[in-house]
Amino acid sequence: MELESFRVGFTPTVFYIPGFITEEEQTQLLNHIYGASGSKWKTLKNRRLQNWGGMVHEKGLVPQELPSWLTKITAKICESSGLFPSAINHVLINEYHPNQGIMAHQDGPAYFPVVAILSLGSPVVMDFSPHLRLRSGDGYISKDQSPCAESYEPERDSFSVLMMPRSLLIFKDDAYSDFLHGISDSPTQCYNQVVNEAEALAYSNEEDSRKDGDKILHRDQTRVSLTCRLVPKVHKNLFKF
Ligand SMILES: O=C(O)CCC(=O)C(=O)O
Ligand SMILES: [Fe+2]
Repeated sequence: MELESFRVGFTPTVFYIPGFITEEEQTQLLNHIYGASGSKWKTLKNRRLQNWGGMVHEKGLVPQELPSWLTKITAKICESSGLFPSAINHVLINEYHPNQGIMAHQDGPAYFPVVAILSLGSPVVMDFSPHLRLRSGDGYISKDQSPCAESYEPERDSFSVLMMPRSLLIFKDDAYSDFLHGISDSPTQCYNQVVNEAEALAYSNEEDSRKDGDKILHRDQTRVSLTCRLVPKVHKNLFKF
């Protein structure tokens, strides 16, 4: 797979791969996810999640072996992207109902700065906005406070990506460290401005639903995502932290 051909947007570090898995693989993954023990789910205020691969601490991972139904997919992601220096060892599975989302955030420092998100179920829009510390014009001058370092304008530099079921979104480097990412908790989302409209819609039977000229996405199903990452530091023994 030539990753370069899947680059989207203006930040050079976002890749969108439509149809990364088949319908059948999607069904199998959902069966495994919903077949997992009920105690595997952790319920948060605005979504549910399953944590696979062990506990992530600031200083590293206390590992737990990934099940083979997950390593099958993480190995495919590693191989086809060529972006991970060693095997993906952590997968977070998030479940969102149509009125649920995830607050704008940055992924923690324990992870290698490449994220691969596999989407299942309902389509959704993910929004990226420059990190506050890098914004110009509101007191946050620039990266490391250095006068010549890069700064971002939220209006100009924010962007969104439409994530269709079975797609893989990869972001790294600048998009990982200089931007926050999040999903609104609205059951309808506007996708006028997404950076990958052509790529996403080519693979979907999403009807073109418009309101006042806006292209509207109706999240009418549950969405499940697999956030696949590498925690480089692995602690075999919790007490050796
Ligand atoms: O569900 C998603 O697509 C995003 C999840 C995410 O950002 C995270 O788990 O850190
Ligand atoms: Fe995240």
